[in-house]
Amino acid sequence: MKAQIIDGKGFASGVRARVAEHVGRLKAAHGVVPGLAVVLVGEDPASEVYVRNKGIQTRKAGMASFEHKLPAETPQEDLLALIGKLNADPAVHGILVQLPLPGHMDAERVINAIDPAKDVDGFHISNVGLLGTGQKSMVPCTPLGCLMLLRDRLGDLSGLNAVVVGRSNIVGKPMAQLLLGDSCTVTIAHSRTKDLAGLCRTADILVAAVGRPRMIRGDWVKPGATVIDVGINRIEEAGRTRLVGDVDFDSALQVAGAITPVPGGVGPMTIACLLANTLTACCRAHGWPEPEGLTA
Ligand SMILES: NC(=O)C1=CN([C@@H]2O[C@H](COP(=O)(O)OP(=O)(O)OC[C@H]3O[C@@H](n4cnc5c(N)ncnc54)[C@H](OP(=O)(O)O)[C@@H]3O)[C@@H](O)[C@H]2O)C=CC1
Ligand SMILES: Nc1nc(=O)c2c([nH]1)NC[C@@H]1CN(c3ccc(C(=O)N[C@@H](CCC(=O)O)C(=O)O)cc3)C=[N+]21
Repeated sequence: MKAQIIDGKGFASGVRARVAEHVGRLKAAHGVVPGLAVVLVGEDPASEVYVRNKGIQTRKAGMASFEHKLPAETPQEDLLALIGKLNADPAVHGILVQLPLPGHMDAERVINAIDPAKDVDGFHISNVGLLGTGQKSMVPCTPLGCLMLLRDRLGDLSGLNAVVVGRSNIVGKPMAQLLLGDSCTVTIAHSRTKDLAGLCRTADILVAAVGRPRMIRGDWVKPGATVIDVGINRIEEAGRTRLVGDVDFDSALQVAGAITPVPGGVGPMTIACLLANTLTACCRAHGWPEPEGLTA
């Protein structure tokens, strides 16, 4: 039987609608508008598209969007000064510095300069530590979006075998922490893992965050498994550019129980969760109740 295709795009639009509704209530009750600042350094065309989409969706949700574009050669001190200003600005509840940063910058130093309470990416060392110890934190958007899709499909995740392929700080590691928090038995795989195919076949939940087009094939997938494809790879095929995931969708579709497509899967959830995190940050800043179902 063919797998169910998980409609990340549709689910994300539901999340955005819930965010917009909550934002409307904050405005009516308190006159406060949640604000998200996005900082882009340099002129990577793909990043510019993402940043523009983030701005559009932020405004559509009724929130304020502040976009800061800096030239690639901006000194790190200037970026740190901007972050300092955004940290101190009460109209800004969330700050996102688009990654990757130009080579002359120290990304860790820059990210750790963001006020952890405004770190809507969840990349600040304080948020990483809070997540790792099961305390309330800002949760990275992409893993949070994956968790929402998994809970929606599977309900209780406890006891399930989860394999996360990829160990980056922005996807793989926080994804593994969230799955552990939901009581999965978690294995993190990476480029040195032995018999990756065999390991993947043990997974009830298989999350692919590798950055290699179609690497994970149908015969690596346990029949009935839920497959979450985080990969966003631009490839040339039949003379045009297209977007494919880290999973070979066509063959995995024949084996899995459910699978996210690329595009239209995890990507839209990432932006929806960014809006949700901005709303959560705004509520926490004011000591108001947090939106339900929009946090980990
Ligand atoms: N949908 C979304 O919103 C987002 C999508 N992405 C996409 O997700 C993918 C992963 O991103 P990111 O985590 O930043 O990537 P990184 O390049 O930071 O990490 C990739 C990970 O994959 C592992 N890996 C690489 N090759 C292999 C292999 N042959 N076998 C097993 N493991 C391998 C690496 O292992 P090792 O550590 O050993 O080198 C590394 O841990 C990319 O396609 C990216 O575009 C990223 C962010 C958001
Ligand atoms: N500080 C920081 N935080 C990030 O969250 C961050 C980042 N830097 N740098 C780059 C990656 C990548 N990323 C994506 C977001 C949305 C889609 C998305 O919406 N994708 C659509 C397709 C978009 C298209 O067609 O190009 C989809 O999958 O359907 C993809 C990728 C966030 N990232």
